[in-house]
Amino acid sequence: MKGCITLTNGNSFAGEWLGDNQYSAGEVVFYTGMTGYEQVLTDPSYQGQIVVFSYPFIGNYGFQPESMESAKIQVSGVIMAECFPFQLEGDRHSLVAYLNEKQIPALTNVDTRALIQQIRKEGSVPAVMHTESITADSFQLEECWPRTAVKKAGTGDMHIVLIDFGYKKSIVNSLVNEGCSVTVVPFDTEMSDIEKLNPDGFVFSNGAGDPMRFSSYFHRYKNIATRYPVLGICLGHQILALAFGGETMKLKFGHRGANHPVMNVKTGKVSMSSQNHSYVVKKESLKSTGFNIWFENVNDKSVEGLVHSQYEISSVQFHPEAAPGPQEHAQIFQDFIKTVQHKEKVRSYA
Ligand SMILES: NC(=O)CC[C@H](N)C(=O)O
Repeated sequence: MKGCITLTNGNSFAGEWLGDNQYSAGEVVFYTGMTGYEQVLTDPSYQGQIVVFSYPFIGNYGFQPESMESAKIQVSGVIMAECFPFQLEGDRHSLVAYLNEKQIPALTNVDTRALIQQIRKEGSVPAVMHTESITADSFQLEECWPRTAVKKAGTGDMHIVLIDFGYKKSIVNSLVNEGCSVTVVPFDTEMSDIEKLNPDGFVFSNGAGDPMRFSSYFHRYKNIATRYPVLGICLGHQILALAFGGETMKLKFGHRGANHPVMNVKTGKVSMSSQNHSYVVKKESLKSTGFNIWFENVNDKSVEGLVHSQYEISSVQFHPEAAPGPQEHAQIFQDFIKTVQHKEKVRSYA
């Protein structure tokens, strides 16, 4: 069956439709990593987005549930240049079969290069995916709110509370691997309930959408961050900056890939990071927040990490848990745990 993706400017890109579900809407974004499609498709930060893979061949190692970053596929749709068409040996699911089972539409044989050039020119815009029989209607993008129940993992002595804005499983795994016990709590958990958990430190998770939509909770998050050691990751990093009076803005087409270079501004050391975000903290808004820049993006000089001058807060715009991508920032978790243990900043990077 033929199908296409139509952007809000009216431009369409045709392809071969995969799946029974014949319509989907979302913000169209592109991912530049060569591998990692299982993690990308299940990362809750991609909720409500249609992901275009720039790597031209997707699905060749199947779809393994143990690689999932959450319990389900989070994207609204998938666009590929070429999709591996066969069933794989053993218990490896085929990507196409898995997407179809979960009712996530996909398009293959799309000129992804032209589509990505269009996104780079016009920015990440809303789009619809539809088959020949269903035309692109006007539509409203749905706002999705993270909704998890309290969850526990690990048995370590150090108790970390993960504030959940749509967390990736690998963040919990990274903390557990560093010897922590982790309690995941919903983003709107009352302070009194959080305190009952007797936390040693907090991690503010990644998540979908504009960080400003959590503004009614900023006072609570600031209260936490002035009293406990905190590590913010991606959306969590943006929220910490906002809670202390900083500002964020949306990039034209965001950073999504596995080889984004970031520089530690103190040491000048450049490292490769895994990224998935549209928003960034505005440098000039940091003046009276008490935050100093820790990392900067090598390509566009945007803010990639912050440390607070007074409180035990550090945060990164990129993903130290990687998944997918380079694992050279595992040290960030180790330093955070040491900070929690010693109740003072430990940062072997700076
Ligand atoms: N991975 C994330 O946490 C993404 C943060 C935010 N939704 C953004 O797009 O910038």
